[in-house]
Amino acid sequence: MRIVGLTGGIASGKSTVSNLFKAHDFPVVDADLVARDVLKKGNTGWKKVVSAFGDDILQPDGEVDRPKLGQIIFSNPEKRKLLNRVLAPYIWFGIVWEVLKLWMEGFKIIVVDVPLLFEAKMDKWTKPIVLVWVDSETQLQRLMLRDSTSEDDAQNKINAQMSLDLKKTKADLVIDNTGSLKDLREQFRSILVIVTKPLTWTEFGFSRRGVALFLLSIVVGVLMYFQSSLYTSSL
Ligand SMILES: CC(C)(COP(=O)(O)OP(=O)(O)OC[C@H]1O[C@@H](n2cnc3c(N)ncnc32)[C@H](O)[C@@H]1O)[C@@H](O)C(=O)NCCC(=O)NCCS
Ligand SMILES: Nc1ncnc2c1ncn2[C@@H]1O[C@H](COP(=O)(O)OP(=O)(O)OP(=O)(O)O)[C@@H](O)[C@H]1O
Repeated sequence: MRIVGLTGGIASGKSTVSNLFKAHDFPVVDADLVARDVLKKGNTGWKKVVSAFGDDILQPDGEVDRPKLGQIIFSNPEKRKLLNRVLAPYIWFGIVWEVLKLWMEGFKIIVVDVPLLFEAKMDKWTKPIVLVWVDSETQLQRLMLRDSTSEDDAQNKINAQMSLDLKKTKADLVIDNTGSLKDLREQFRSILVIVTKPLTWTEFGFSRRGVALFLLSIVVGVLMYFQSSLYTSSL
């Protein structure tokens, strides 16, 4: 099995690239969706966050007021670390669970879209790592436009993440999304060629078929062993 890591910075274009993967029938695990689920009213992540941040972060219906929690964590590094510490194990487990389900369905190539792939040290589980890079001015403008936020709020969110230039040095493949969507689609085509290369032996070994073959060969080996010992004892 090949787990392709898709990462980038806030509003760098990960969802846009993830939609291109989906359009080519790749299964995509979206860490933001997993994190949303973890934070739903009544779930363990929700309980932990409420006990760490208090009832003030809740809406009248009991759900987390996401923009309010966002305001708190993006302007205060200590609170952000606290939220990350509280939620990280549940998000990690949620991603692994989603990958496992897709593995059981027999998918050989799975894309995981994780904005904080490097920050959360999940990069060691994915290969290759595709980074959606964008220059800082374009990133700021796109974030302000998409979320209708002030420059200060947008910059706080950008500053809360590892810089895209540093991420660039750690990634295997880089998509420069500073240009048009047409440019992006062209780069995506070259990425697709690399991502869909035949599986290495190790990747095959971890695929559902690889594991099934391994188990089958053990069963056959054991049967042959017993058959040959029965044969020699009957002589
Ligand atoms: C703070 C929350 C409630 C704000 O919710 P909101 O709906 O406004 O934003 P959304 O979830 O769509 O996130 C948008 C983007 O913010 C960035 N982001 C989210 N959390 C963090 C964080 N802890 N540190 C840095 N950047 C973050 C990511 O790039 C993400 O794609 C939410 O982002 C959250 O629960 N964050 C903690 C969980 C987390 O770490 N998520 C990232 C998954 S790896
Ligand atoms: N090449 C492009 N040209 C113009 N606009 C773009 C381009 N790529 C993405 N966008 C726009 O920029 C915004 C951010 O893109 P997108 O939502 O894909 O980023 P993201 O990395 O998934 O963000 P987040 O981290 O918040 O989930 C969106 O409004 C999207 O439509």
